[in-house]
Amino acid sequence: MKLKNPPVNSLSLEMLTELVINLEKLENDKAVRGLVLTSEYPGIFSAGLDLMEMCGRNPAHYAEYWKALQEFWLKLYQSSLVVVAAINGASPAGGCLMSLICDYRILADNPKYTIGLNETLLGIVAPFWFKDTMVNTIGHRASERALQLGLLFPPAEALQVGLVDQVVPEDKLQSTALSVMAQWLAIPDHARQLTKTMMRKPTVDHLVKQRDADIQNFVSFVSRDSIQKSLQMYLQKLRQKKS
Ligand SMILES: CCCCCCCCCC/C=C/CC(=O)SCCNC(=O)CCNC(=O)[C@H](O)C(C)(C)COP(=O)(O)OP(=O)(O)OC[C@H]1O[C@@H](n2cnc3c(N)ncnc32)[C@H](O)[C@@H]1OP(=O)(O)O
Repeated sequence: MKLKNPPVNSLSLEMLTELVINLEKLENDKAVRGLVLTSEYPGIFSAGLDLMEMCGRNPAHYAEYWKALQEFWLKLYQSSLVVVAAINGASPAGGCLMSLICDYRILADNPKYTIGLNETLLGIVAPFWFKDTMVNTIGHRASERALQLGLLFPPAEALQVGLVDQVVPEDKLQSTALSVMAQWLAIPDHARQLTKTMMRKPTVDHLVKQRDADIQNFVSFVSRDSIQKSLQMYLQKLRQKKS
């Protein structure tokens, strides 16, 4: 599956909705057992959540957006398919989250392709289920440091901390993803799927129990004037970068 939402594959409401629909289609297709997730645009895997969905909108929109993000996370994290992320570009914040909920992560070796949950750099806080997903991958201490500092890891460091499973030359990314997929598909589906469910259930239950409260938290947090100002300033900085 190639992510295709120009210019930076931000996770807009429309993109999240389409991702969920496409995942459902693939899961309902008995001929499909695995999925390689990559970007149509080498250089950018995903810029994460769409900042435009979080700026200058009304509370109902924020709630709808956050619910769609939760839905996407729940769908992909619990997917019965083997999901391999072939990360062919920068992967900050929600882009990193999307990779973390796959089963295996391969990052192309390019110093510009950084990955991490950098929310604190924007003056926002990674929600508990982002944090849980990261802790499940790299452990508590490394997550605490990465989250507080909003670290974006270049490939060698991402590998060292365990944020990705493999770093390969850019031209070997797709072939590596396919051979990893073959290895995972050699395992009987039912045993692998039940193991995945068992490993991920506590984290899923944590979000499911708190879903409505989490939406309310997001809406009241993002509606604050101070947060709106920070997000606007951040967007402006991104735009000015060019000039
Ligand atoms: C206790 C309280 C708990 C409350 C819980 C609630 C807390 C809320 C948590 C919310 C969680 C958020 C997670 C996120 O994902 S936030 C998004 C974070 N993303 C980023 O910081 C990435 C920003 N982008 C970049 O760094 C770069 O764009 C890039 C991805 C490295 C690509 O760089 P490149 O130079 O190629 O491209 P440009 O920077 O020039 O960008 C091109 C245009 O795209 C626009 N853009 C970029 N990123 C986004 C985005 N995330 N959303 C929307 N638009 C984006 C950029 O402005 C340019 O637009 P322009 O062409 O109009 O100038």
